Amino acid sequence: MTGTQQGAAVRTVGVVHVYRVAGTDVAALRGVDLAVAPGERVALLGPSGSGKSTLLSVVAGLRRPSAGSVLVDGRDIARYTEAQLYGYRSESLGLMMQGAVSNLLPYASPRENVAFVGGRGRSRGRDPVAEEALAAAGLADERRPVGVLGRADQQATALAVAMAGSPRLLLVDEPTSQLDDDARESLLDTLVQTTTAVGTTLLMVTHDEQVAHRMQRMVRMRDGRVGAEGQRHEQYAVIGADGSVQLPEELLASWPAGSTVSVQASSPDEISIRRRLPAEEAP
Ligand SMILES: Nc1ncnc2c1ncn2[C@@H]1O[C@H](COP(=O)(O)OP(=O)(O)OP(=O)(O)O)[C@@H](O)[C@H]1O
Repeated sequence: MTGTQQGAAVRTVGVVHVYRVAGTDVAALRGVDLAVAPGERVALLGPSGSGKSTLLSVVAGLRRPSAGSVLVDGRDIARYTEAQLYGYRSESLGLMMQGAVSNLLPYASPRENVAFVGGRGRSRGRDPVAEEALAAAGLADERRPVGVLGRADQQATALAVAMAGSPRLLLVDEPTSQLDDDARESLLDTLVQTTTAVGTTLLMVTHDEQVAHRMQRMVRMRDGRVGAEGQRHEQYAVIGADGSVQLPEELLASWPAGSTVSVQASSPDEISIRRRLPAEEAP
């Protein structure tokens, strides 16, 4: 495999998504601003319900955002027609969403799955990237149908299918859930190796900090927004388009919503935030 192509550049600007369920609105995304460079590997972390999967499906063109732009290589896929979205998904995108295994053909071998399901419509014959992913997982000569294989082999097959045709952007949702430690590391090795070789941009949703550490950057979502980002132990809060900054998670209980604070700028690069205690409030 060689890194012959460039990954996609992804940029979301003020992305809002509202689900309407039985007359009730649920705002899953409340203004997501995120930029991912070509070939970058980014983990999306955050508590359950923070909007990670919704963001991934919006970038995949599977859901249209209620507002905002989703720029892939500078083109706003939120404004695409259905035909353009189909072209985007089949030409540029690799998807390994939750339940990806259920999209495999259970009666076909891993390689047959790559041939039938993968390929982005343009690969003919054996796909070198998918072959490499199968080989890395020890599945190159596996003749048994996917349906009888273990979870780790099924996930590895789903990854090979997603990488077939060398996608410029790979979107992955919780790829290592239900895997033991060895299987998890092996899948991540394959994921990093194949995306690096191809130059694919990778956006991965995970709950698992250990898994996130295998990416180059970690982006933390909270309450439908990007709250913080960084690498490993270095985390930076991200200022929203409206100037808001999310508190560190551990302060949330002692600084509840509605608390009032004094914000003092001690220099252009430094501010201090002090909570106003109940005793200081006017009677
Ligand atoms: N299909 C849907 N219909 C209605 N509401 C939804 C739907 N999918 C998600 N939601 C709601 O949108 C919000 C964000 O959900 P989402 O699944 O994107 O979060 P998440 O961070 O991926 O959570 P998890 O880690 O549990 O998968 C939640 O309040 C969720 O209940």
